[in-house]
Amino acid sequence: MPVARLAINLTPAAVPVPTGAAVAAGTATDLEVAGLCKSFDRGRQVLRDVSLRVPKGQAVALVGANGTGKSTLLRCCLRLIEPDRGRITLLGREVRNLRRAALRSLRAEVGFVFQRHNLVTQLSVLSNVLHGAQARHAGPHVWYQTLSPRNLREEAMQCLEQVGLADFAARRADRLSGGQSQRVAIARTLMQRPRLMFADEPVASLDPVAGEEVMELFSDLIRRQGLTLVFTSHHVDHALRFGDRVVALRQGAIVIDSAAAALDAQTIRQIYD
Ligand SMILES: Nc1ncnc2c1ncn2[C@@H]1O[C@H](COP(=O)(O)OP(=O)(O)OP(=O)(O)O)[C@@H](O)[C@H]1O
Repeated sequence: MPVARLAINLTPAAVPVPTGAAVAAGTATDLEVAGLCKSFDRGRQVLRDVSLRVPKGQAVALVGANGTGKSTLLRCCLRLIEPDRGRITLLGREVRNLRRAALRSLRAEVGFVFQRHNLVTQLSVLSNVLHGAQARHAGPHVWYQTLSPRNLREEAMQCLEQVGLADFAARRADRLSGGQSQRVAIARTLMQRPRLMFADEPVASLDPVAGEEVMELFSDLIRRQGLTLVFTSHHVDHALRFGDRVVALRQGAIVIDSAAAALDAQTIRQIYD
């Protein structure tokens, strides 16, 4: 029996608002995935014929049970994982055709926020944020607070202000709470001046209150800058509140693709049955 028809009738054709149709003609596309397939060891298929078009400025929430392929999809889009089949066009470039240098330059235009913030803990908050500019500026020391050019330091301070942590610039990164660390990671990503953002369970390691605050801040920053966002989440309410659109994966296939406003939590929860 096809996966999408198991317990619920959530085939792509059955969704309330097919977003492909809802996208206004002429809207620029930031990400387009067509027929993407990926298998890992022993031929186990993790992504099955995934197709998705994300217009500029849209926030897409990617939901699905553990192991349904959400992270794999994001990683394939940047070729951090090599897809087996399918086409990926990211910011106008055919990702699978890019050579190493071109791929590196494309990755620099995409901010990626992970569940784990991966700050350099023995460095200051400001140095960590400066790190985000590394892809734009040659030279190994650009991210050392004392060696970086003044304009970069000012920009990093502005990024810290945007996440409400300007007063923490001189503090060592290992003296921050989990929520503060994730804010610094977001500031570092802003320093990259990304054109598009991926976020893989950005608040999964935070307590509910900190998670809520960070997600609200993140979503607000993304919207104010008009950035496109694709984020994964296990919080159904976050998907509905912070996504313009919800895409649900089940066993590697898209089973819901709908405007968030046309969905309710109960419909989404069915994919976890
Ligand atoms: N590099 C890899 N090698 C082998 N198997 C992998 C690899 N990466 C992911 N997988 C497998 O692919 C499947 C999908 O993993 P993925 O991390 O994409 O799921 P997910 O939907 O993001 O899950 P979660 O919600 O738990 O983060 C899992 O079964 C996982 O074990």
